[in-house]
Amino acid sequence: MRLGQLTGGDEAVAVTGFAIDHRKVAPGTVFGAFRGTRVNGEDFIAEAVRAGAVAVVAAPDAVVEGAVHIADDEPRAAFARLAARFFGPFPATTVAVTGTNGKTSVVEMTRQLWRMAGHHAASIGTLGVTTADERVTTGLTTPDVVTFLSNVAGLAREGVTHLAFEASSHGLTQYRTEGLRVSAAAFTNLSRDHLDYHGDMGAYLTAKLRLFSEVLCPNGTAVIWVDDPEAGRVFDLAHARGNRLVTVGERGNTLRLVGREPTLLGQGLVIEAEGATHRVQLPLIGAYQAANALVAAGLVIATGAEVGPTLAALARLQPVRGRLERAAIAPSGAPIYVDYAHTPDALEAAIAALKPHAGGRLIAVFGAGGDRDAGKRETMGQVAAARADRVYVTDDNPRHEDAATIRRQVLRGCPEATEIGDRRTAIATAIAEAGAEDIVLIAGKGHEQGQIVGDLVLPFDDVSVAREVAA
Ligand SMILES: CC(=O)N[C@H]1[C@@H](OP(=O)(O)OP(=O)(O)OC[C@H]2O[C@@H](n3ccc(=O)[nH]c3=O)[C@H](O)[C@@H]2O)O[C@H](CO)[C@@H](O)[C@@H]1O[C@H](C)C(=O)N[C@@H](C)C(=O)N[C@H](CCC(=O)O)C(=O)O
Ligand SMILES: Nc1ncnc2c1ncn2[C@@H]1O[C@H](COP(=O)(O)OP(=O)(O)OP(=O)(O)O)[C@@H](O)[C@H]1O
Ligand SMILES: N[C@H](CCC[C@H](N)C(=O)O)C(=O)O
Ligand SMILES: [Mg+2]
Repeated sequence: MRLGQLTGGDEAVAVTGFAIDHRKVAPGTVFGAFRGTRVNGEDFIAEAVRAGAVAVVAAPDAVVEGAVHIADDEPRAAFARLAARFFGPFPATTVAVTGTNGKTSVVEMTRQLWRMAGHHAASIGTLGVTTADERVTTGLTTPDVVTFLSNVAGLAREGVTHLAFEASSHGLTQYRTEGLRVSAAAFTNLSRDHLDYHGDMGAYLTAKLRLFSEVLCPNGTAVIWVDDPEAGRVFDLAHARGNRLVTVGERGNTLRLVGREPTLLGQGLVIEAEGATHRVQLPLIGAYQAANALVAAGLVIATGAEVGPTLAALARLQPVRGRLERAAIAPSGAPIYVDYAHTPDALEAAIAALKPHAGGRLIAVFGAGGDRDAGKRETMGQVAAARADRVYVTDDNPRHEDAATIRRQVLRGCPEATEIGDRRTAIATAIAEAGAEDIVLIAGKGHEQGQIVGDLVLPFDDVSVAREVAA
C-alpha cells in the first residue's frame, strides 16, 4: 500500500506496517513517536528512520529527517486513523464499553448473547481476545493501538462480524482504540480508581467521556446504566450529540429493572421493556452481575436484536472467569468465591452480592496492587471493615512497591483485620477458619494467573490455590 493512499496525499513510498516502539520498526514502517509517561518517543525518531521508517507521525515541533513527517497536535489520534486505514476492514458491528467496573463482564456477556443469536462474535479486554473457540491474552485491558487494530482485523478475516471491546481510561486517553466504526458505546459506572494516572476524578471522567464525544460514531447508540450517579453526564453528552439512547436500570427507559429476587444459584429479574413485562432467571448472583447483564443486553439490542429473545437469552449466560467465581468448598462446607474486585466500589458490590447467601459470616481476603492508585487502599479497608464480618489483609500484586507498606495503607481503613502478607497462607487461614454457614471471598485478582513482584511474575491463581488448600 502507498503512503498516499493512507494520508490522502501523493506520497508514493510503500508502507509495510505500523509501529509505536522504534524496536519494532522494519523497512517501510510508519512510526508513531509519542510523548509518554516514562520516555519521549521522539527521542527514537532518528533510530526508527535508520531502521527503515518511511514516515513518522509526531507533534509538529518534532524533528524528523529522512522520512515523511506527518505532523499533528494529537499524534496518537492521527496515527490511529492512518493505522486503521492500513489494517482494516474490521467487523461490521463493533461496540465499546467503558466504566470503572464491569467492562470485562459486559463485553464477555455481550459476546455470549451475540453468539446465542447466531453471530460470529468476539470480545477484547482484560481476559484477552476471546472468540467461541479460543482466548488469547494481550497483557493489557486495552492493548496498544497496533496490537489492537491488527487483532481486530485478524478477527474480521476469521469471519467475526460482531466485536465488543473494553475501552479503559488509559486506552481512551492514549487513543489506543481509534479508527474503528463504533456503532454503540456503553457506560457502566464511575467510582474511584487510577487517580495515580489521571490525577483527579474530573480528569478520569473526562477520559471516559471521550468514548462518547469522539469514539462513538455520530449516528451510534449510547447504552447507559442510568442508576449510576455519574450517568447524567454521559446522557447529556450523548443527547446533545444526537446519539440514540438506550437507558438501562431501575430508572431505565429501554430496559427498566423493576424486580430482583435472589435465589440460591442466581436471581429472578423482572424487566419492563417496550410496554411488556419480562421475567428472566439469571444464573448469576449479585446486583452487579444483573446490572452488567442488562447493559450487555442493551448493547445487543442497540445493534439490531429484538428485545424479547435477547432478554430470554440472559437465562443461558455462562459465568465470567474470576467474577464471583465459586472456586471450591471449604472442609466445613463454606463456599469460597474468587472475585476481581480491586476498587472500593467493586469490593462493596462483591461483598453485597455474597452477603445474602451467607447464613454466618462473610470472610474477606484481599490486598491492593502496587504502582497503582494508592489513595484507594484505605477506602478499600474501610469498605471491608464496614461490610465484611472478618477481614484478612494480604498482598495483591506488589509490583515495584514495598508490600508491607501497601498492606499498612489498607489496614488504616480496617485496623481490626488480620494481616498475613503471603497470599496463599492468608487464603488457607481464612478457609480453615470458615464455619459451615460462612462464605469466603478472595478479592482483587480474579482470573489473574500470576502475582507480580518487582519485575517477576510468580505463578499464582486464586482459584487453584483455594482448591488446593481446601482439599
Ligand atoms: C501508563 C501507561 O498506560 N503506559 C502505557 C503506555 O505508555 P506511554 O505511552 O506512557 O509510553 P512510554 O513507555 O512513556 O513510552 C513513550 C513512547 O515511546 C515508545 N518507546 C519507548 C521505549 C523505547 O525504547 N522505544 C520506543 O519507541 C513507546 O512505545 C511509547 O510509544 O504505552 C505503552 C505501549 O503501548 C504501554 O505498554 C504502557 O502500559 C504500561 C505497561 C501499563 O502498565 N499500563 C497500565 C497502567 C494500563 O494501561 N492499564 C489499563 C487499565 C485498565 C483498567 O481500567 O483497569 C489497561 O488498559 O490495561
Ligand atoms: N456493575 C458493577 N458495579 C459495581 N461493581 C462491579 C460491577 N461490575 C463488576 N464489578 C466489580 O468489579 C470487578 C471487576 O469486574 P470487571 O472485570 O467486569 O470490571 P472491569 O471494568 O473490566 O475492570 P478493569 O478496570 O480491571 O478492567 C468485579 O469482580 C466486581 O467485584
Ligand atoms: N486493570 C487493573 C487491574 C488491577 C488488578 C489488581 N490485581 C492490581 O494489581 O491492582 C489495573 O491495572 O489497575
Ligand atoms: Mg476489565
